[in-house]
Amino acid sequence: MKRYSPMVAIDVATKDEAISLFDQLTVEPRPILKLGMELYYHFGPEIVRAAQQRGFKIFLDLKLHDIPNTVKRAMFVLGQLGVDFTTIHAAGGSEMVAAGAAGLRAGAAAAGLPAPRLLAITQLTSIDEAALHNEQHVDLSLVESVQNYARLAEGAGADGVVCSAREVQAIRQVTGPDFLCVTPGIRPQNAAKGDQKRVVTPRQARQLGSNAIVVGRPITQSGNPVKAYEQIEHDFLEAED
Ligand SMILES: O=c1ccn([C@@H]2O[C@H](COP(=O)(O)O)[C@@H](O)[C@H]2O)c(=O)[nH]1
Repeated sequence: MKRYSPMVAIDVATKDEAISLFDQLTVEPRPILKLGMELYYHFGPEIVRAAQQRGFKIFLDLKLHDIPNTVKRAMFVLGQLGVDFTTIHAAGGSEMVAAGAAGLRAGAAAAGLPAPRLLAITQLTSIDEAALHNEQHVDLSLVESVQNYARLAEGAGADGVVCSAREVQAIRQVTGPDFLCVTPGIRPQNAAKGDQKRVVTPRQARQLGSNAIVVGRPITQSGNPVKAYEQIEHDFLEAED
């Protein structure tokens, strides 16, 4: 099974903070850097290039969710950035995910680049059963809802999903062997959960079969981001069970 280096979510407000983290995280194996809405809305492709120039693979996590035509056109633009992963909301429906996948691949082809992997958000890891039932009024259990979105996403041409590691085994029952499960909601033992609800440790994520973990605050807000990253990387990729 394909397993990637941890993906570090660089959720910071300023370019200086971002560049400082990029420069600190030039370790081996290299993390994949996850750049999200906060940095991209401020700095656009410039911040992507700054990370790429330092040799990082990029997960551009913008979670597109709109009508199919709008998503297709936006994904065409993202496909030209040379990023390695990007995201779309499965809740937008199969037609939207298929349009996004087509736009992304066409954009990459137009730029002569390999197509980024398209990951569909299932249920955000900040959602628990209570929110699913009481706010979204979904009658399925959380794991059934995630399975449903994974099936939809694969059928519409996504390369994988974003989910909690708690749902990976259920997703594997309904998707093909190469379908990726990328899992945020990662917290080392005793770390603060913050707004995350469906959390696991890096070691549990490996045991549950995640292809990649996404970790933000436990690394970026630690006193020593490199040490925090290396411990998490060891626990996810190397530690004995
Ligand atoms: O369901 C989801 C989808 C995306 N995320 C993103 O992952 C990181 C997690 O950061 P932490 O600081 O480790 O909580 C963040 O950028 C989210 O936007 C997610 O958490 N859950």
